[in-house]
Amino acid sequence: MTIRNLDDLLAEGVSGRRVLVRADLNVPLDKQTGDITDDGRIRAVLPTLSALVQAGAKVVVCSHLGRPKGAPDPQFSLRPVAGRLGELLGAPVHFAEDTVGDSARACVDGLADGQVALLENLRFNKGETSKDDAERGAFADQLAAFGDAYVDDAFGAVHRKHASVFDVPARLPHVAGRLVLREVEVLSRLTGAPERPYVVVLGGSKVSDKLAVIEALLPTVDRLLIGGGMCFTFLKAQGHEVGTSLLEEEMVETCRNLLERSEGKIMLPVDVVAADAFAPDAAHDTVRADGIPSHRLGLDIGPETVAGFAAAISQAKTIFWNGPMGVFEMPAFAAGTRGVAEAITKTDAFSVVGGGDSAAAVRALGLDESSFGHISTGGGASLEYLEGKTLPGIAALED
Ligand SMILES: Nc1ncnc2c1ncn2[C@@H]1O[C@H](COP(=O)(O)OP(=O)(O)O)[C@@H](O)[C@H]1O
Ligand SMILES: O=C(OP(=O)(O)O)[C@H](O)COP(=O)(O)O
Repeated sequence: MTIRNLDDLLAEGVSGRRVLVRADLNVPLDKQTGDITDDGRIRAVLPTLSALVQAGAKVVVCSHLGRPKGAPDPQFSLRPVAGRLGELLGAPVHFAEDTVGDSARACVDGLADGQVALLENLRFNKGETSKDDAERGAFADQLAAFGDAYVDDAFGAVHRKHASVFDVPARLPHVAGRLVLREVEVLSRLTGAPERPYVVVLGGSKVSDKLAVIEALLPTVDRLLIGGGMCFTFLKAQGHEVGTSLLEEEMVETCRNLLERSEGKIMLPVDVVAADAFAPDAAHDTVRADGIPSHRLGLDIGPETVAGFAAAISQAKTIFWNGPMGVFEMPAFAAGTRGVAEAITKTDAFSVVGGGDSAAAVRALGLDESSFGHISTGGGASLEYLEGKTLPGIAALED
């Protein structure tokens, strides 16, 4: 099995050809203003886009943003992203107000060599995420009509069996973009023979997404540190009350099972910052992890936990971190994420940070990105890669 990459496509010559690029421009937006709060994912795709522009391709970029339900929804429009992408590329980006309709066709047809268009959110169309092969295929036909070749540079979405990721490459000559190639190269260092101790730190809010990963990683890792929104389902499994914290009740049994089989590798918080409400100015205190008051919710790991996690991290030779330790977007609940991130930067271990929000946290907290070995643009994608799963978007690129 081989995967061709962007250099192979460039060597064939792309001048005047329409190149459809699947990017992951799913950037965080400010809930009030709609402004882009972190443009890391836009920057990450620039090497691929710039190379195509310089080679004179007509570049048609497509992406999802958030999780709209298969119909247009203005709060998930990619329009602001087109503006930012244009600034970063130093040339205007033509924005199509639909994904495959009249506006999109006119936009693509109007491109001169070396120009870039961005289509509206792929997920405004049911066919993008449909489980029905025919429905996805019909949408993929429409998308594929906009390209003479296809580049997948959406590492953050390669674990999704979606039309733009899985079905379009079956319809066009296809290659991996620079970002996808680099991500896979780096992550393969963790699946081979990682230098030990190998410490994995997990947090964030997508609890059920990450439980399968824990299961898969347990035999491989030396230590698994769990914080963020997901720790409460584990604390509950240990028999503790968690107040109104994020909880996936139906996963408690699975967590109990994992804890029983973990041979002591799993470290959970011993203290948490518990607040009255999910709000930046909510009253809050540090409480024992087994003593969260019933009316409060845990929004960060506590200082004793940070110290324990930092001690485990300091021993590591290889580190993978996915998911913030708390609601780092609110300064009152950012200390846990900062503490863990700083502990990682102080080691000489090979460290990989995975996940849109984790990468955003590193930047938002003003940490030096170069102190990490690699900052991945994909959270779920990097986790599924480490799990050893077949990733639909990668499989679709193989010849
Ligand atoms: N204790 C918590 N309660 C609720 N949400 C949390 C908690 N800790 C972290 N989060 C939230 O988790 C989100 C990131 O989760 P996730 O998407 O799983 O991470 P990533 O994108 O890095 O994979 C952040 O927006 C953060 O505010
Ligand atoms: O943000 C993303 O994933 P991540 O939060 O796991 O890094 C990707 O854009 C995929 O989005 P999705 O999880 O809605 O398919």
